[in-house]
Amino acid sequence: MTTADVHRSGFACLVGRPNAGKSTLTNALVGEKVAITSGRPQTTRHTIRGIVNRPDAQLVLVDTPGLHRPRTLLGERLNDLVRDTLTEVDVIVFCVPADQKVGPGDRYIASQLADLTRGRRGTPVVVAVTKTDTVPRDRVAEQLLAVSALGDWADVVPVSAVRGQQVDVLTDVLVGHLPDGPELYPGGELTDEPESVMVAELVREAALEGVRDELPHSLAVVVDEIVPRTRADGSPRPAGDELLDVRVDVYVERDSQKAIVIGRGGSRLRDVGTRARTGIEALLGSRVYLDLHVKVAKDWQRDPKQLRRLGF
Ligand SMILES: Nc1nc2c(ncn2[C@@H]2O[C@H](COP(=O)(O)OP(=O)(O)OP(=O)(O)O)[C@@H](O)[C@H]2O)c(=O)[nH]1
Repeated sequence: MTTADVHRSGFACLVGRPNAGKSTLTNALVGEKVAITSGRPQTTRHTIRGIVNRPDAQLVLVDTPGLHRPRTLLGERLNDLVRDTLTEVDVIVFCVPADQKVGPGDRYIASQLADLTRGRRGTPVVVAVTKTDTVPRDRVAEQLLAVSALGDWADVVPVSAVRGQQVDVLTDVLVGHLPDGPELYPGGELTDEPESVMVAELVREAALEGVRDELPHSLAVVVDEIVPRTRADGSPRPAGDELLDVRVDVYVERDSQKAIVIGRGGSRLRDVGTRARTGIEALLGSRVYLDLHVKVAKDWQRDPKQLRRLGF
């Protein structure tokens, strides 16, 4: 990795009405398909859509559950969702397409953002005028004026995600709003790994923390299941109160290693669970009940049958 004098890091979320170009812009900012492997997530409730890695900055793009979904966008929950988002991200990107007149949907979101940022230390809102390749330049200019009149924005940036025009400028502007800080996701790798693999990796990382020397390669993690918790009668829990049951088996080779992982009176395992859960909640975008079981599979590293069972 290249070193830079100052390193910044933080979170951004993209908002805007349906079809505004949020997903396409997310992909253009990140530059490839998204998902994380592991790391030390610093946020809860938000699913990570992508990570922009530069020598001088790491920008984590998060999703607010519901906010990107057309059906709930104008719903009652918007206020709460936006409020939560504002308290947890460093910068908000409000996407307004260049090829459609500013409409009631945009005005509604603008007023919500204004209400919620007013009088606070103020999460900055950057407006991205999207899809600039679809209209003539004078139309872009008009749209820039129209959106500027909608609110008190930190910046307004025209961008074409499809052509890759101005994407770097937007990245620079967003990075400019991040606080100084180290990489939130060390390595910042992106992968298409299924969620269960990433959950296993988060548990493995947490379980190894501080005891790597004692348990270097003797630890395997298998996700048994990830299921939504239901009410006693089997019906889904109410919106906003969802909970995922995540059951995970941690395999070690010897009883002595099991004792290390569990710790005195189970204290260490509780810490491992707490640490891993924070990351899993960020990854899955939901509250999680994490059920960890430590099991001994003798000499699993040397036994092909065991290895297969453990997913190697
Ligand atoms: N020409 C052009 N089309 C774009 C651009 N960005 C997005 N689009 C198109 O606009 C449409 C909507 O883009 P999305 O990125 O799915 O929009 P979204 O805001 O994520 O949509 P929702 O998921 O419905 O909220 C798609 O057909 C995209 O291909 C752009 O920069 N130029």
